Amino acid sequence: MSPRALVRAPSPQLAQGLVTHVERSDTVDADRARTQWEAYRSVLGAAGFELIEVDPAPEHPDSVFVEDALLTVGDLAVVTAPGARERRDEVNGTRVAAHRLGLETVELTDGRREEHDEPVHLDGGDVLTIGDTLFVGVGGRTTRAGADALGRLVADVGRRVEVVPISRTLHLKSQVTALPDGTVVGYAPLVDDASRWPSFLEVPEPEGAHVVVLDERTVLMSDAAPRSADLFRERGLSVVALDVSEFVKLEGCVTCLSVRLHPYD
Ligand SMILES: CN(C)C(=N)NCCC[C@H](N)C(=O)O
Repeated sequence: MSPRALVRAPSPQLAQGLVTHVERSDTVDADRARTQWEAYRSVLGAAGFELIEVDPAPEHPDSVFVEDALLTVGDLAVVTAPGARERRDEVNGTRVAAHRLGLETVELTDGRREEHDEPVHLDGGDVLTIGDTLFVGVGGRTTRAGADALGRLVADVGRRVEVVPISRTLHLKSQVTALPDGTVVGYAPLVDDASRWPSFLEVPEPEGAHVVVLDERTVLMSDAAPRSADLFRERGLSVVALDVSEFVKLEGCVTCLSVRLHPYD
């Protein structure tokens, strides 16, 4: 079966999306964002992904960052519990999409609070999967209680959660992602603790930290990191580079724009 990817069209209100660690830009162009998103879709399609569209949510400026609202672990779909109040209703659409796909769908939270009376929050952007381990960034949008709740859900399907404290970026995957062989890549000034990764490759540009694995030999990344792309090519990888500048202005990156259902994520 070919890999599948969920995507969600950008809202015309994208410019009103949240920003936390970057200055708000007054140059976000929703039409340009739409063109960039269509190019992103085309790359996934050309790479063999079957594209599944989550119903658009124009009333939610950040809904294009669909990765935060649904997580898949094998055939299990986890409806997330976004840490930002403004983004919580985005899961209504991703839940419907997961059901339509016929995935076993579980909810991360039913509103219960966990130990220490901490709310259960988890954004998909905080979950980096390498092999059987889900590394979960805690300290930004995701709470420790959210990571623990995810750990309980995925234990049933043979996966484990490892908590990664973060403070320098919005999400864990804003600071690190992984190449097909599991090497973690990151831009050192934005990585909280590079030494915690057994295999870490420092990249020379912030956007070089974000890759989407298209297959065992190919990664998708921003075209704003040409020197990082060269590093990946030196390791034998093919690179597809795209302009995602409008999403970067809202603290997004290539990973946030899809939920991939394949063995690499
Ligand atoms: C890995 N990353 C960065 C993500 N998965 N999501 C980005 C969300 C950006 C949005 N403006 C927000 O602040 O929520």
